[in-house]
Amino acid sequence: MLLGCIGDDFTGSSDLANTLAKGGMRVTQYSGVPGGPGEPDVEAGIVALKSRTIPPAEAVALSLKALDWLVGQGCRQFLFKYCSTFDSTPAGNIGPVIDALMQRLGADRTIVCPAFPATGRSIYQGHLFVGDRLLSESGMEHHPLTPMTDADLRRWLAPQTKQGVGHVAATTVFQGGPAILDAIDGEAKAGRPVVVVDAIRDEDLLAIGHAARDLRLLTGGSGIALGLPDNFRAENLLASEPSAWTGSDGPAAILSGSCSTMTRTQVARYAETAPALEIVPDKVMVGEQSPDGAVGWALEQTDGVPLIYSSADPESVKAAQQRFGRDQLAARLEEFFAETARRLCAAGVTRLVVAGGETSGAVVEGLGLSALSIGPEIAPGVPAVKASDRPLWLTLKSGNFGDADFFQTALGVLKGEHHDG
Ligand SMILES: Nc1ncnc2c1ncn2[C@@H]1O[C@H](COP(=O)(O)OP(=O)(O)OP(=O)(O)O)[C@@H](O)[C@H]1O
Ligand SMILES: O=C(O)[C@@H](O)C(=O)CO
Repeated sequence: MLLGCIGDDFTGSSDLANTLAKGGMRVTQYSGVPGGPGEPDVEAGIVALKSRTIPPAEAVALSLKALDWLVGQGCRQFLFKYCSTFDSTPAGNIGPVIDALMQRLGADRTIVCPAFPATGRSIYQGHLFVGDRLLSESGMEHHPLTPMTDADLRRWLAPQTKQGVGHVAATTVFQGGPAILDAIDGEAKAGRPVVVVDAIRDEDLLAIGHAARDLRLLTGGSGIALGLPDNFRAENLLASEPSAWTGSDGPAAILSGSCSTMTRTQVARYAETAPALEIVPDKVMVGEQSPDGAVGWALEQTDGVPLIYSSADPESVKAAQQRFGRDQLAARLEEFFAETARRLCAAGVTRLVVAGGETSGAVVEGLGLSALSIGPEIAPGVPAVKASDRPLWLTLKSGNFGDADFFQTALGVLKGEHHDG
């Protein structure tokens, strides 16, 4: 294993896996820290954690455990993947995890770069934008767990880390690798070793990635990995053929616990022409709706792939959270989807489309999938994946990724149909 990655959620990890696989690396995504060694032909290993919103001390402990495992696999470079909208609070978990990883690796500098231009996330003068809006005016300021009320990444990160936060501006990034390296060096020497680097376009990320060839630790969104496969290829370290991937046209189902705007559009579009069952918090909480009932309904559908969704608008979500408690409700719904997935697979389903980071984590853990191999891209940031130990093809979609027809497209790609992005 050459590149060792730690992802703070499951969909984000598959986003990173997608970038590295597209770059020609053999990638495996692990669910949590594996108990034994990885397969010998893996070039980039990604340990997916559910550590984005857990208490900082727990996130640090889990991330260090993942790092130790990756070091044990022989990795020479490490990447900490967080969300391209920098989801965190003044307490963490991005800063504390960066500090701990740097300390354990003896790294005296690192890059902070959540840019992902293909999905509209860019960094200019240290500020993160979503499309043409500052992060703090993009809707992310209302996020239920990590409200992002300041787009200045330097200011947002400062209380999270014990180290100085530096900055490399776009004008320097545009000058290319040597200028970027010099600037990072200058920041580190000035006592600001955690360096936010501007990136607006993929070519900026490529230049940063190439410049980071000898950096022990990088941190960012999936975009920061764009240039890394070239570095390993230049040293003849990559297999000439990426591993083969084939789809399956077995029975399928779609599960959506994501309430993000894009997922709700996707649910509405899909439900226009295919069978869809809404899961309602009030009914779940009193046992009126159960995984058993939902799976029974799904297996009866003969006119299209069934969609089971709890996706709802922000007002309904808020009202349900007030009635049942945010965490209790989330836990019940996540367990609902995990159990539904277990029963669907037991009944013969081999293709699963899952929407939502937390929901995906619950489903993958609930199914006990220890490792995923990475297939073709369905939409920017969303690959098709396959369980390594059984005939199960999946996709794990982040809330705001994909276009309105994502579910239909995903079912096709999991089947092995070619799709042109
Ligand atoms: N109708 C609902 N009312 C309240 N909570 C819900 C409802 N439906 C789902 N949830 C919960 O909301 C959370 C949605 O988070 P999830 O990470 O799955 O989606 P997301 O936030 O859109 O995705 P991402 O993190 O990838 O952007 C889950 O914990 C889920 O159980
Ligand atoms: O970086 C992103 O935006 C995604 O991979 C993600 O982490 C969403 O949860």
